[in-house]
Amino acid sequence: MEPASKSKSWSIHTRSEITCKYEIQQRVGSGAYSDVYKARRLSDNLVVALKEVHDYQSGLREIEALKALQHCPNVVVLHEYFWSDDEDAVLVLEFLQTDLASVIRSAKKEWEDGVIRVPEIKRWMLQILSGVDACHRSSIVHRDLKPSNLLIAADGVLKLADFGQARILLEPGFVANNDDLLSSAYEPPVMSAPEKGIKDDYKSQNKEPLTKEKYIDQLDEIRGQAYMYEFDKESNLQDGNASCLATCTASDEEDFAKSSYSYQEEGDTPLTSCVGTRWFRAPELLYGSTNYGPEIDLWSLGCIFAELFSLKPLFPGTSDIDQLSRIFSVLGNLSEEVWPGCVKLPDYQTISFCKIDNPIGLEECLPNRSADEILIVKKLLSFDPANRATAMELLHDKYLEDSPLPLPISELRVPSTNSSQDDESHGDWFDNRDMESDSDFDEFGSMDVTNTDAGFSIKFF
Ligand SMILES: Nc1ncnc2c1ncn2[C@@H]1O[C@H](COP(=O)(O)OP(=O)(O)OP(=O)(O)O)[C@@H](O)[C@H]1O
Repeated sequence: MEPASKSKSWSIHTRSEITCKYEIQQRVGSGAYSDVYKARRLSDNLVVALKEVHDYQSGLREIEALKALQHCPNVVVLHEYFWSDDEDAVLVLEFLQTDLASVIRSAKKEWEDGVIRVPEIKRWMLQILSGVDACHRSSIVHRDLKPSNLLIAADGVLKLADFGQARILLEPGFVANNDDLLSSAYEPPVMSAPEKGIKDDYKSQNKEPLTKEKYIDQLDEIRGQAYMYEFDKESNLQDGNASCLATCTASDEEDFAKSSYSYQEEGDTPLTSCVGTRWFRAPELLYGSTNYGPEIDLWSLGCIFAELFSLKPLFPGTSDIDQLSRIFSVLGNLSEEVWPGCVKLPDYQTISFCKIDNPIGLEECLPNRSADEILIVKKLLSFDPANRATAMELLHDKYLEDSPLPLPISELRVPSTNSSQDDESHGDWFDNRDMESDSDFDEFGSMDVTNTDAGFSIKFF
């Protein structure tokens, strides 16, 4: 926990341990907890991003999660970090010029064809799935997946970023001690992840057409990496440290993301339901669950994939209640029929919604998309978290094996700016950043409040 009495320097510019190694250039972004600067490493002119994290827990989580994930080519590279008890954490990250939100925006507003083509969508999906699979196999739940947190390098390699809300799940009985968390010396990755993780025949120089055989080989390689991660997993957990107070019972290593989790609320860092940006937040979180697992990331993926298909956010809720209403109007009501046990969600009895007799359906929200495309979104947007497809299951999905094949990374269209530099999209994402408001009651229609044995019940019309 952050000692309240500790003083902090007012700016990264006054930190001599940083300025003696990096020339800090302009600020390129800021989030709920951070400011991000472009900088040049003086020793070799490498361009990097310096992320100054103003929140102690968030800095701790991000460093721990990134340290555990440096083997994955689809996770942002952490070159080094500066950490002390009385200063903000500063992470030295590879610099990534754009993000998936900008790809969506460019497709909508700038590209002549006005779409992200299917082979492009498939390549973005493969990269996202590979990153999410690595997280889940390393026992890490990202908890804030959204297009603007999927950063993209100039060469088209997509990287999961912003692990400030991530949790590392611990094995049962392991109790994390915050003092140990950052004690071990950090060995930065030897080479940058794109070179390490992507086979030569897959890289930009190669202009040979991608044959089905070659592509299936690549796919097998991505799937195979997941099994390699298993070797790292044990050390991650032990090293593991981790700020997480969750326990995980993995009954089946092969199906890690479907294992059952139980989260303990211990000390002063309980799990919170207020994670993730609202539009991508899973229903169990919106209903106040504090006992959730990696499946919350899979819901977010469903929303992201739907947005790749339609170029529009699927559930752009203006409040948490509105968020649930939108989900129900498309998928139908949440009931024991679709998720046995849902009545036990903390806020289930408190909030009730009108019965939706004819839900709109995903088909209507994703017009002109193929049955396989709609199915892939459906597999993720299951109310029952146990029924959501895992990242690894989707890497085996027929959709990714069928023609048209994914575009080679080098042929992806990559915008030159990111969503936070773009004024128009900034508005959308800005509305999304109020992490404090977990149960806002504004901006929705009429309601009826009745007293019940448990307190009160609110019905929305
Ligand atoms: N490695 C990077 N390279 C280039 N720009 C980056 C990098 N990391 C972050 N940024 C920029 O800084 C912005 C804020 O970073 P980030 O999302 O990690 O911070 P945050 O405080 O955790 O944000 P949020 O409020 O979305 O949770 C990003 O939207 C992006 O524009």
